[in-house]
Amino acid sequence: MKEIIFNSVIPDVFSHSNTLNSDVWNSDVAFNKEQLYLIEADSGKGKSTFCSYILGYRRDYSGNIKFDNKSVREMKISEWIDIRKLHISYLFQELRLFPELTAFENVEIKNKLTNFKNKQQILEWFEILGIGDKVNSKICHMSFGQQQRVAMIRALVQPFDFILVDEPISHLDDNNSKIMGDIMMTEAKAQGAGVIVTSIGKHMNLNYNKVFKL
Ligand SMILES: Nc1ncnc2c1ncn2[C@@H]1O[C@H](COP(=O)(O)OP(=O)(O)OP(=O)(O)O)[C@@H](O)[C@H]1O
Repeated sequence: MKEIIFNSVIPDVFSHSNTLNSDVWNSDVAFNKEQLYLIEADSGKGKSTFCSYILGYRRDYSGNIKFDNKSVREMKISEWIDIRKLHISYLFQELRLFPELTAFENVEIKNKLTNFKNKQQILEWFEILGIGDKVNSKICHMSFGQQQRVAMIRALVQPFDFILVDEPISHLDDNNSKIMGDIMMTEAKAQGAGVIVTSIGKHMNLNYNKVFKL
């Protein structure tokens, strides 16, 4: 997949809004591989909604979303499985980690789908992100900022053409935000992938190709 295209997409929840003043909603926008995008918006403007549409979790919108030339509305469940496993990685704002599994198990369960990374690489990321001592801790015993770092590692253990990260550093200090951004960009570059970061204000300090206001 080379391109994600939004054509005149309007979430149903905003369909009666007279104040929709957005670079994305009701516009024609293309996201390309190897490019880095920031989507900025105030709370409730639809950052998570935007991600849910791309991942196929929701389709309560008018307009069209296409992956290259294919409309996502035509896609079958088996195609969505492939998209999520091999083409688009996603870091959920609310993380959606398994609380009763350890940090490492949460990553491993994803990695086992494609065996994309080896254990050494995964453990190295835990160390670099300053949570090397938490590898065998249950997620429910970790702080939210520590969990965000686990969720980023989990998002990186799969092949992808695009990675979407929904407010990934909301609970991180500047140093850990930078480390997380570096790891993500190194992996995205290695895969030739496009990166879409959403932000409510505090955002990863990266060299964005394009900034959209939602
Ligand atoms: N599953 C859903 N179905 C229909 N509407 C939804 C759904 N989830 C959220 N909405 C609505 O869509 C709008 C945007 O919500 P969304 O969660 O995408 O915002 P957000 O920009 O991510 O906000 P925040 O930064 O506060 O998390 C809100 O008006 C919300 O009520």
